[in-house]
Amino acid sequence: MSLPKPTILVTGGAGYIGSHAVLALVQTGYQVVILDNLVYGHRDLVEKVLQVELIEGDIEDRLLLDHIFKTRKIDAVMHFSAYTYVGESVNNPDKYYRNNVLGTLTLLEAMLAASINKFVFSSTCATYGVPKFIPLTEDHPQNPINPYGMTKLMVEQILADFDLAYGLKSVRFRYFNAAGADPNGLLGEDHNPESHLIPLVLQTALGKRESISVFGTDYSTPDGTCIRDYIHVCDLADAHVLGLKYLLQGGNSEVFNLGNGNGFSVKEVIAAAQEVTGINIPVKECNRRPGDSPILIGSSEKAKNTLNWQPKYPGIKEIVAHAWQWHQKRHK
Ligand SMILES: NC(=O)c1ccc[n+]([C@@H]2O[C@H](COP(=O)([O-])OP(=O)(O)OC[C@H]3O[C@@H](n4cnc5c(N)ncnc54)[C@H](O)[C@@H]3O)[C@@H](O)[C@H]2O)c1
Ligand SMILES: O=c1ccn([C@@H]2O[C@H](COP(=O)(O)OP(=O)(O)O[C@H]3O[C@H](CO)[C@H](O)[C@H](O)[C@H]3O)[C@@H](O)[C@H]2O)c(=O)[nH]1
Repeated sequence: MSLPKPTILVTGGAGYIGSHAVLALVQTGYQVVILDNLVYGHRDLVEKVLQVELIEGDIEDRLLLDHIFKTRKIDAVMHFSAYTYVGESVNNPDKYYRNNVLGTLTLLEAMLAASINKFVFSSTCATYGVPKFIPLTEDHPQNPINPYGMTKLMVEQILADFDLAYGLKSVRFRYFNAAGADPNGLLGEDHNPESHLIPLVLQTALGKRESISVFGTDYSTPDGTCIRDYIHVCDLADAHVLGLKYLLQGGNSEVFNLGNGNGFSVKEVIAAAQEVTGINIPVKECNRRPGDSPILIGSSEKAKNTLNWQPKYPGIKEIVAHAWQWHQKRHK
């Protein structure tokens, strides 16, 4: 007789990275329940593609959380829900501390009350701030330069303290820049408003925008534009499945970077998109955007060694090509 499959509550599972993780979980044989307030998530993708239970609700709703944990046997929680706009977090930090920190605390308290002690958390390389050395390793000092990054650092600290005090085991993933889309074209990035470089470049290629703005050309980088480490969203999803397995097998709390270890400047990303699409993409050079670090590149050796994680799509052109396939379909 086979054992019942573990059931995972995925908060933010109707969003970009969460939906790809849900697909990977389902394909690996887990049962999934999504909790998403649909402020930014997409009901159609959950219903048509993922076909798992969607509870429309908020992580700040303690009564709802208690009800979910009472009426279902949840084995672990994967927590993607958060507000994620760096620029907005500078202008409206209250919104970010409330949702990302208070919301997460409410979720963790409800988990503890229900004796659920396995948690996979979406943290970010934005917790490092301006790098003192490259590539960033997990022991690099964390000095976020925007409230968004600070909310994620605060949750990381809460998780460390909750492990010591209550035995809550967590895997904290510090992602670099998530990009790309499901290679089969089922899912992809559809933020509204969109603020991320690759989808904006592709929307420009599709003629939905007049030009792509380059935020800052005077950084101390070879071409003056910011450098980022782009990681395919399906490689992130695979890492989440491995991190979950690690916790379910009794692993201790750990923190892992998830990136490719390669940096691409804004101008290089635009050039890659021109090559992939075959379209000349108009560029507008603009001032720096507040809260941006000049360069973020991560070492993910720890995740590779501990979780046996191996990115399948490390090339920037492949990442952009998968995103392009999705954008052509979604925005035609
Ligand atoms: N996109 C990136 O490059 C990146 C990089 C590092 C870390 N992250 C983190 O990964 C996670 C997912 O990011 P994403 O790009 O998929 O964002 P997203 O906005 O597409 O997904 C977040 C989802 O959470 C939901 N949500 C927000 N607040 C909620 C609440 N209070 N209750 C219930 N649901 C709520 C939204 O409706 C949305 O579906 C976030 O925690 C983000 O901080 C993203
Ligand atoms: O229209 C645009 C959009 C972005 N950029 C630049 O492109 C780079 C990448 O910007 P994104 O907005 O795509 O990504 P971020 O690096 O700002 O943010 C991403 O990574 C962060 C960690 O650095 C956070 O985790 C955040 O959630 C996630 O969206 C930055 O230098 C940005 O200034 C432009 O030049 N023009």
